[in-house]
Amino acid sequence: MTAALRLGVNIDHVATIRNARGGDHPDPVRAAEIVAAVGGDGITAHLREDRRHIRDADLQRIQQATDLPLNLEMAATDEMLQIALAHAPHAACIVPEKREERTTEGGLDAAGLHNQLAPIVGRLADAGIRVSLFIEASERQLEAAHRLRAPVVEFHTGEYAHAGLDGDDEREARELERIAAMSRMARDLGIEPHAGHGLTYENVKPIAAIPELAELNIGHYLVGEAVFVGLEVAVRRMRELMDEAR
Ligand SMILES: CC(=O)[C@@H](O)[C@H](O)COP(=O)(O)O
Ligand SMILES: NCC(=O)COP(=O)(O)O
Repeated sequence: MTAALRLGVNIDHVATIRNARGGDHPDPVRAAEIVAAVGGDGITAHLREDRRHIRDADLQRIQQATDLPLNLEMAATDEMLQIALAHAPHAACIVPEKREERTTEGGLDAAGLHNQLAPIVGRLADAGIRVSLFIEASERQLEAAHRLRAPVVEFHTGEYAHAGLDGDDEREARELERIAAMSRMARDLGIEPHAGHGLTYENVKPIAAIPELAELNIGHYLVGEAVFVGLEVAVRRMRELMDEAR
């Protein structure tokens, strides 16, 4: 089975640059509009508890500015649950969050946190929000996502990306196989698999070639490339590479 592969563009780091000077520029809403204009399939935004990039007010502005589905990345806290319920994004992706981390370092421990996650997943689902769990590609975590009745999982591709940056071909191949195997297992369980984190022009194709994957979420690299070539060109190039891999 080869599912169509959507590209969700994470615009967090447009807000990181904006926040560096405390003003309004560059506006992540303008980035969302450009993504919509060049045929991106969705917008991803991670409202961190410390609001280091995306802020509460950005969410409504993004939703008003484009018709693209918004995938809100959020920690499993009551504060974030209330925000998600108030904004009713298309999807909510529950991610692990550590205040001091530079970025999301690993997957959500869906297995260990079952009791904390179950009511949050239930409330989001009852509100018609598509729940996704940002997990490591492991059987244990996937089974836990299934028990939680999550319709979607997003596999954290950070280890795969790091292995490539380290030039460790064996580890990279192992990571890729793990993501491919868990994507097959997700489909068998009736869960839609997505993937993201640390994806670049260099490493996206083998991931995009996994036929079961339905969506990739890519942010930091695209915003970095946009500095040189513009966001429009960067998104189009990523889309081309993904299409070539299918
Ligand atoms: C959950 C994830 O992998 C990304 O959305 C990432 O969290 C972007 O935000 P940071 O770069 O602040 O981690
Ligand atoms: N969930 C992953 C994501 O949205 C983007 O991650 P990155 O490309 O910014 O590393």
